Amino acid sequence: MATFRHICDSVAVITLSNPPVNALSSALIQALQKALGEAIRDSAVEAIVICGDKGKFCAGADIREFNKPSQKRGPHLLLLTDLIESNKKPVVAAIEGVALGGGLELALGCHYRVAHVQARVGLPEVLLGILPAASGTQRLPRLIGIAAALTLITTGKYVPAREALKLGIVDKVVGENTVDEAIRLAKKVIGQPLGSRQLSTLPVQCPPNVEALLAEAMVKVKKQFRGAQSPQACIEAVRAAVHLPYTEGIKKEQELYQFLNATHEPRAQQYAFFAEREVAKWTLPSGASWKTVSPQPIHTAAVIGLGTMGSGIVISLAKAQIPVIALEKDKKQLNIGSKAVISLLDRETLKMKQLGHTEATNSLGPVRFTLDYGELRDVDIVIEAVFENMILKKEIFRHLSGICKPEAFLCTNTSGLDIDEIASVTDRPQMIVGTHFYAPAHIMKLLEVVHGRYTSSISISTAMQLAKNLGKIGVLVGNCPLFVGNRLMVLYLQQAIFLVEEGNKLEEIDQTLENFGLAMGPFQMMDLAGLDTLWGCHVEHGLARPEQSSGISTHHHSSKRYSQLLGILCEKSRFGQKSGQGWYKYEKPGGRKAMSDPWLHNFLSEYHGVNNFKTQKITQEKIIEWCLYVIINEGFKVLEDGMASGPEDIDVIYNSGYGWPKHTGGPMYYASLVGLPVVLTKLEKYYEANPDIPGLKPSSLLKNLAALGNPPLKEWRALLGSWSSKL
Ligand SMILES: CC/C=C\C=C\CC(=O)SCCNC(=O)CCNC(=O)[C@H](O)C(C)(C)COP(=O)(O)OP(=O)(O)OC[C@H]1O[C@@H](n2cnc3c(N)ncnc32)[C@H](O)[C@@H]1OP(=O)(O)O
Repeated sequence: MATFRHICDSVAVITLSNPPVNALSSALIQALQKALGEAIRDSAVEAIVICGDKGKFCAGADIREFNKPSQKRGPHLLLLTDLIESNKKPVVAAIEGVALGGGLELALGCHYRVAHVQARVGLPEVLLGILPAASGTQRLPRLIGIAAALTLITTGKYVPAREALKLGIVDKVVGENTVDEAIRLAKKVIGQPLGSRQLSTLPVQCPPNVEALLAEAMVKVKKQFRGAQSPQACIEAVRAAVHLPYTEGIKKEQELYQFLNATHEPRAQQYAFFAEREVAKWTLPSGASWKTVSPQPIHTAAVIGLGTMGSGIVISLAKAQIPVIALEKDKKQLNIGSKAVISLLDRETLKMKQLGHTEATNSLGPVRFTLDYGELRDVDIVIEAVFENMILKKEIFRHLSGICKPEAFLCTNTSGLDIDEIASVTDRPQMIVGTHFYAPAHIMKLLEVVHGRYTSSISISTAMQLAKNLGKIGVLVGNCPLFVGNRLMVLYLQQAIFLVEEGNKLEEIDQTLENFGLAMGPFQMMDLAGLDTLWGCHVEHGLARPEQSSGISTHHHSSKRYSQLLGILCEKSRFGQKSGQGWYKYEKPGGRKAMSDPWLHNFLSEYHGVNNFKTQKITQEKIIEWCLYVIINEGFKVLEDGMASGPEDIDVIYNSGYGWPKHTGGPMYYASLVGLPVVLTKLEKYYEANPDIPGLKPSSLLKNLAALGNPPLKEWRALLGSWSSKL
């Protein structure tokens, strides 16, 4: 791992080399510093090009080194960017692949930037709980203005080369030979004045409404990243660029970085970053793993059912350039479904065009619509996405067994039905996989890949690879009722409903959990998902009884507490957003803006009286414990049952599928932040007072770990050898 220097006429080429992504480890920075020094001192060298090995410029700081004490991290990149910028020889960055974080900051220190057309640049530090602290918050606004810099720095967005050119981040975009083009440019500018290319010396171009712009950005990030501090610190750093000279701005950038680094957020976000990559490295108890089992190629696919889920899955496949056959059961449904798919395809095409893809129409895979199962004969994979009904799904899979080629994988998009029961009616149970997509399926990143009892390792490998090809994060889970995500979620929603039964305001519960950082409170989430869907799910999984009793709720069954409220609201045609009324009211059916509903409040106070519920008003702190600790507790039970292979899987599921705030790492990481003994004590207390709520009964795994103190999450697995995956 080193940089090397190579003289090409009068130009020195310095190559960053630290596979796989040329991350700036301390060793690499040191080597870069040395090579730069040599090039600057060498009188034969008149210009310098910096590029990255193997078609990747640089993915930024080496995140694995973030926990190293700072004195052991070697020279700071900031000093290097100043050295590059202030030296008299022109320096050109040749950007292939990515220039992210410290990688882009390094390029901003250079006098010119040439990018390959497929390269992406960005400052994603905010997504790691920090800010660009090697001058990114000071140089970028000087280059592209306050508004664009604010967007990039506070979202962490990766910008494709053509957009980067329009913004002025790069000077030239080329289709090939990026390094050669950079060398040509370097030669051309030898001897030219560099003043206007030294970003730190330039004034920041401020629009007259700059304060309003900063205030608007603050409102936006407070909403988008609720409870997280790094986006706000990013804005403060950009504010410093507006008001202070460069060197003072840098001081402020450093101060804000130190402040963030002292919080738990960077560690939590960095854990979440690696957890996302860890879940791709699946292993089965048989020893088969991502390393040993190759996926089968998927050249063609079919999707059955073109409702909301099916349409989204078709788009996902088309975006991955996989030709799809989309099948519906009758003409009417096919007509509705194909219109929905075509309109989504048009929207995706437009988005791609806006991102600078000129061949956008060719970059989506073709979609063919049909009513004829016979057309599915030769596809490599079928994803069934009809509604949650076991009888219907079995009928479809029986049919597919007789039609599809023997090598075809058959997947069911279900949010919790038994995969083994579906597999049992087919001629190829080893090729049946659960693929639980999240709505909207063409946007949401998460895919739960469900391993049934008979599913082969090749089927798992293929489904996990498909997730990757679709740009999703596949997480392998076991075939338990509701799988992992929803198994935890139903208990959480039930806890929230119990609070309402006890006289607490649903708006306050939602607000408290949103302030904690969840993308949406539980009642808004229920309205979005559909109360009828949730009610069906509660009944099916024994969390409620199917029958109603005209508003009077019998709220115990087999000594377990349950709530009939969802069913009662459904009886009153309050299904959530789709009907315009649920826990909230909406401006119209399908409306999005949740408004408090006086009718519901009257109804709830009557319901409370008639049912004689105890009144228990609780504080915000207790709302968080009461609702979130059941998620954590059930997470431990999932691990005990071997339905997920590690806490990282649960955290990734929650971060990417349920709007859990990443700056707390995920529910299991959050438990370790709070302290396992604290979580356990609270659960014990709540369970003692509510022995009719099994979700509060502490898991044995939690008890075992808490008995060891608060061991770091990465040690849980080793500490509890007996806990073994049954995936
Ligand atoms: C030096 C101090 C001064 C300044 C400080 C600046 C702050 C920063 O720069 S923070 C880092 C900012 N950069 C990022 O956030 C980039 C994160 N990486 C990515 O977005 C992606 O990994 C990718 C570079 C776009 C590549 O994506 P893909 O091709 O899908 O591969 P992955 O599976 O994601 O990654 C492959 C492999 O590389 C590891 N990795 C990626 N980035 C880093 C990094 N910055 N540091 C260390 N390691 C990195 C990743 O974990 C994977 O490792 P495996 O072991 O193979 O799982």
